Amino acid sequence: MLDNIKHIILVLSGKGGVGKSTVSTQLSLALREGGYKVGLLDIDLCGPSVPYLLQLEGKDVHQSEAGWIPIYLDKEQQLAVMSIGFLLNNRNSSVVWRGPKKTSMVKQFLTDVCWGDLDYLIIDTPPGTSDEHITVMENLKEIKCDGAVIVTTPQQVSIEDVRKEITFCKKTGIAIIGLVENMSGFVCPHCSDCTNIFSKGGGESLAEILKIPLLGTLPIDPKVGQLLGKCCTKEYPDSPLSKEFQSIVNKIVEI
Ligand SMILES: Nc1ncnc2c1ncn2[C@@H]1O[C@H](COP(=O)(O)OP(=O)(O)OP(=O)(O)O)[C@@H](O)[C@H]1O
Repeated sequence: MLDNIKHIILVLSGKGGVGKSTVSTQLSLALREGGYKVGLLDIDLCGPSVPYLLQLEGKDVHQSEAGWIPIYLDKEQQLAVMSIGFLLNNRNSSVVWRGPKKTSMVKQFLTDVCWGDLDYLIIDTPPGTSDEHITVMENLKEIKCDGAVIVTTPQQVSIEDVRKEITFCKKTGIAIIGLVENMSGFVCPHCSDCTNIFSKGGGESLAEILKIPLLGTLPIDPKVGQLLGKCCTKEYPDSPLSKEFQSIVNKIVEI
């Protein structure tokens, strides 16, 4: 039930732990702050962290005759969330969802959720490009998808990692919206100065080499781990992270 969704955006990464779910949730929250009606679909089978990041752990997903009813973050129902984590928690076992069962579950997530009218659906995907993920992503090309945002970090700003993602997108017919380099410097909690702990400019040169847009570079900010359901651009509008994040959101909205 993706018929009444204006824009569908995938969030991808070559590896886990680079901030893909953080970018997915913050993008969803920032779009909601911008007045859009948003859905966030978490199909990260390896570690669905969206329920935790939005403080929705333990919520029960209900099934109606029309399909699954997403969990709403707010009473205005501006942000709808569906995560494989809701089901894994309910069943208290990830083992039953291995292999083909997981794949068919993801297929159902793509077709059987009652999203209603949405301006944006953000899909937080599993990290990497393993066979299972390719199967999952191939199903996505059937839907009208705007493209993928690829999240990376300076440590792994290795051309090969992101190149694999790009090849993967091309293979599955998914356009690339651009690259987000996350954790690309440290913002001091006391003076808000940003120190480049790792190499600087990696994301920029990578985007140039691979001929994809660089959407922005997000610094490490200790406040990120405490956001849990709160939107960084609303909570800390003046922080370097929020300013950069807002600029990324603006670029995504413009496409
Ligand atoms: N810019 C940032 N500054 C500080 N901490 C961050 C930043 N981005 C992400 N983190 C933290 O890094 C950790 C990993 O982030 P996240 O869960 O979003 O990564 P992921 O790529 O989705 O990982 P996985 O694929 O394993 O779920 C989290 O604890 C998150 O709070």
